[in-house]
Amino acid sequence: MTVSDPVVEDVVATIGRSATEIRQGLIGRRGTVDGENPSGETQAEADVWADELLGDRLAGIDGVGQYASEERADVVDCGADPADSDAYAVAVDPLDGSSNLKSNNTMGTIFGVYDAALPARGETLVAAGFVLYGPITTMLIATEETVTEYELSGGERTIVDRDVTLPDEPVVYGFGGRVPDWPADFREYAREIEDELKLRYGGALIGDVNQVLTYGGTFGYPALESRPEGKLRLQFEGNPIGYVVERAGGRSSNGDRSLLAVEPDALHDRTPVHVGNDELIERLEATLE
Ligand SMILES: O=P(O)(O)OC[C@H]1O[C@](O)(COP(=O)(O)O)[C@@H](O)[C@@H]1O
Ligand SMILES: [Mg+2]
Ligand SMILES: [Mg+2]
Repeated sequence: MTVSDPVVEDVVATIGRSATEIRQGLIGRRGTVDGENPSGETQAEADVWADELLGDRLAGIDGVGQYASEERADVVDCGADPADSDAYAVAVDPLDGSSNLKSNNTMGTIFGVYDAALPARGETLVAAGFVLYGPITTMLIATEETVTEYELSGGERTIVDRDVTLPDEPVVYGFGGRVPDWPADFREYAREIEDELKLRYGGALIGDVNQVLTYGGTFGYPALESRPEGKLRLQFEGNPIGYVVERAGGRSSNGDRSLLAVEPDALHDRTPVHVGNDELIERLEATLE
């Protein structure tokens, strides 16, 4: 990774150190709380706890002007103005795929460092990435220059891949939502993909996208008949994941254009999310036209 900016380096180092603690703190926090998050979803005890932990740590960094999370309604102002050249806004999905806590399956933490006040276009990201709580805790950090994969242990980051690149030959796919709820044009595209690739769907965006980054292929959570705006959140999920996949040599799309080009209306906006090899995303956009 070449994050030359000390604030961005501090943000990613803080998330890396916190991740070991978050993973450990999942024990005993697999239940749900009474409240709902701003997207109207049931919150796990661990969602609320991880958000508080990350909020406390990230908001305390000099140069972090805003902290925002999938789990809180409003942006937290932390002093600096993200419009200033040396200040940033950090948006996180503290636990992505937290419904997998119940079945003890993969989950993650997603982050995006925006050089703009939130909500912002993904084109203003200067770094983004995720921690994956798999059998091994790994962290992917994408910057303008490259995507680097680390293993995390005891708060230390060890590089395992200096240049994460999407393999040329697609192998796996995963699509969210129920098939009868998919619009007819997406169903047509999905039928083709099912014939060509192998299904891998684990119910956590991070785990599913990491399979695509590892083997090549595509992940999609499409617009649904019942929810044309899709399920995933642009600021906390779509933009950071789109940034990672694009920097790794692939493409992202909301069905029409790069996720990074989507203009947000509100902090918790949802969006259809598609990422993967160029050719597959091009075909998707052509089918949905
Ligand atoms: O349960 P479904 O409909 O397959 O949805 C799975 C999707 O929802 C999510 O769990 C939503 O993220 P959160 O757990 O952060 O709310 C994604 O990680 C995943 O891709
Ligand atoms: Mg999520
Ligand atoms: Mg979440």
